[in-house]
Amino acid sequence: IRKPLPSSSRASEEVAHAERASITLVEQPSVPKQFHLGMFEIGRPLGKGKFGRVYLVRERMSGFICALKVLHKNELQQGRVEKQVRREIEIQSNLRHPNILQLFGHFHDSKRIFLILEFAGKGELYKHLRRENRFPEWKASQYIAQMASALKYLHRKHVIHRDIKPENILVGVHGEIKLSDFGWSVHAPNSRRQTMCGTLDYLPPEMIKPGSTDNYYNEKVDLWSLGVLTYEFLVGEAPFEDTPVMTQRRIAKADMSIPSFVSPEARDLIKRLLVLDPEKRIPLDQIQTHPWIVKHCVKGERAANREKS
Ligand SMILES: CCc1cccc(CC)c1NC(=O)n1cc2c(c1)/C(=N\C(=O)c1ccc(N3CCN(C)CC3)cc1)N=N2
Repeated sequence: IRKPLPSSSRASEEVAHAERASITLVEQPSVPKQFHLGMFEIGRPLGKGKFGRVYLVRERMSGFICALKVLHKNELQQGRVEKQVRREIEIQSNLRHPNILQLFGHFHDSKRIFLILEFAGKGELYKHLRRENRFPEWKASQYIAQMASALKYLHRKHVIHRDIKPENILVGVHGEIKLSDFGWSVHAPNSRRQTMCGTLDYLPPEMIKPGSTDNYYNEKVDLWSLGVLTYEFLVGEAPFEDTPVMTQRRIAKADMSIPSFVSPEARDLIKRLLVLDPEKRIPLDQIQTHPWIVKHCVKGERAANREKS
């Protein structure tokens, strides 16, 4: 690369510059909608997942900084997840929300599929959670408020995320939540066909019931996962964490205990989300006005100062 890509310290002014430039990348009609690899200067690897790697890149014309996710077609075929990737692209490219990682475009060559994604400057939320062990109530509450806002937007479009967990959440350069990885998202209502792999911790009871095909479920599954996420932010581990068999049993009975250090307001919200009957879970509108959310949601510099403290 001619000029080294910015280190994380200079990344912020690069991001600021690029945010101005971002109009040229995706908004102006003059910019070609079709992208190709030569348009990007490839920077450092940002992370890797089961099916792909992601790199910090700069679009040459506009200087726009973004993240390029590279998926290998043969790996997707082996993992039988091509359909999910197509759905991820179709769903995520139509979403615009400050707490949802934006997909600007995609392209492919003979061997690989490339996703041009928004760059989340502070990385993976689960690494922050592991490092801090658990989040203070004000931080957990602000993250859950942002998640509720993202879910409200998704559900209005009848999109269910279905895979909400710390590993699928990134943090933007200003500390805001960026929900990502729509590989499991679908349009509601739905009954799952593809087998699940990975942790059961976040699955709601209606998705782990033995596979009677008519066990349709709807977007309320994301409310259950939001409850698990709230618990994990405050306690540092998932509420039903156990052996796989025990986890399933405990989920099916909503069998969990909330430690005494969790405030009564937070306990109340968790209990209203981790309800077996999907229809009885607290709706998203009421989450945004829940005392635990309202109590901690401060706008402006007070929140920013608190971030620095
Ligand atoms: C291919 C990787 C993958 C597989 C599966 C699911 C997901 C979504 C989470 C992903 N990631 C993905 O799609 N990603 C899309 C992305 C993206 C990942 C990303 N940023 C980072 O990964 C990142 C990591 C560390 C970082 N630093 C860590 C050290 N700090 C001191 C400074 C900041 C800063 C940014 N921006 N858009």
